[in-house]
Amino acid sequence: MRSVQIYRWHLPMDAGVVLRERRLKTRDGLFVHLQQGDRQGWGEVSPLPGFSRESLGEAEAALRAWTLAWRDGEAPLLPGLPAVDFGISCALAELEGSLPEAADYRAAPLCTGDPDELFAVLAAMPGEKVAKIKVGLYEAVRDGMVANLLLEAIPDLRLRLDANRAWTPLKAQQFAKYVNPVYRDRIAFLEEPCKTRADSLAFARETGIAIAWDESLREDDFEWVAEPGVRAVVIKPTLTGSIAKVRKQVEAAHALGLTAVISSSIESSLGLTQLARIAAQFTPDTVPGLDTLNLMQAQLLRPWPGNTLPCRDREALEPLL
Ligand SMILES: O=C(O)CCC(=O)C1=CC=C[C@@H](O)[C@@H]1C(=O)O
Ligand SMILES: [Mg+2]
Repeated sequence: MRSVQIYRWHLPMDAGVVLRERRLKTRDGLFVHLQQGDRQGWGEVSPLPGFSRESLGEAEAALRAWTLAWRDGEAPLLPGLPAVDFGISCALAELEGSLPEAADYRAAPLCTGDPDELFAVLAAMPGEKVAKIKVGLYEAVRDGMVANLLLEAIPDLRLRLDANRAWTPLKAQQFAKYVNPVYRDRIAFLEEPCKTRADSLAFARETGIAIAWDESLREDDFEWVAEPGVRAVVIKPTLTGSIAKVRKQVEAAHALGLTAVISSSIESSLGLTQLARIAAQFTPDTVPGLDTLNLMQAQLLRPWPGNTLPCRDREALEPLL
């Protein structure tokens, strides 16, 4: 006997979360719940506006069709929309017991503004110190000075930087100019410095600062080849697809000697804790990029260990079936 439900939810965001120049006031998404006998599984389907190819409406229609077919005993194919495939594959993996409970709850602290705050967080951080800073939002020179200052002040710090393709080659050079060459190797990677891949590769070559692909990974013409200066890929499962597809990408990255970082697409705590489990399973040696929960004002269904935001339960969700 199979039973199913789809829930809709809306979470208020912290004031001031801006994505691709759009203010994100609420994070809206869906959960799917699958039950078979005494086994059950949950999955999150929350396309990220401005990043996902599919809208929430398209995701909901595809999720409904798949879920009802599954309830009726079929083995429907995944719909092929990344956020939907991701959520369904998580629910199925929980149901089948193939998503281990063990999770990697380390998260590289994400700093979008004041470096003083990051300073305090890093001072209190045990073990490997790795943090991620958004760059490209202000002057490139300022970004370079902040990176340099942090690397100088905290000798065991490794930085991940993310420019989201904000820089022209000139701006990228202005950034690099302010980072002391002896610290450059402690920039674990700089995600997508320039608008084109060719410019980003040239930047890595010219500055010795390693880069990582994030957006590029999801472009149709992306190829898995080793390129000088590329050190990592950032894999966002909600934008990628099923757990099986995520696993293939991790394997492709590792085969090229690249670091694979499982990263958030600003999922709720349910999706984020599942990403922490996926990271523990596929990338146990790499701190995942999952420090986005505090951009929200509440958690849903499953709390992230140690997080103090209130956790809303099933009653806060709107059943759609
Ligand atoms: O990768 C991380 O450490 C956190 C996730 C993160 O930085 C992002 C998630 C989703 C959208 C973006 O604003 C941003 C990114 O650009 O990678
Ligand atoms: Mg990025």
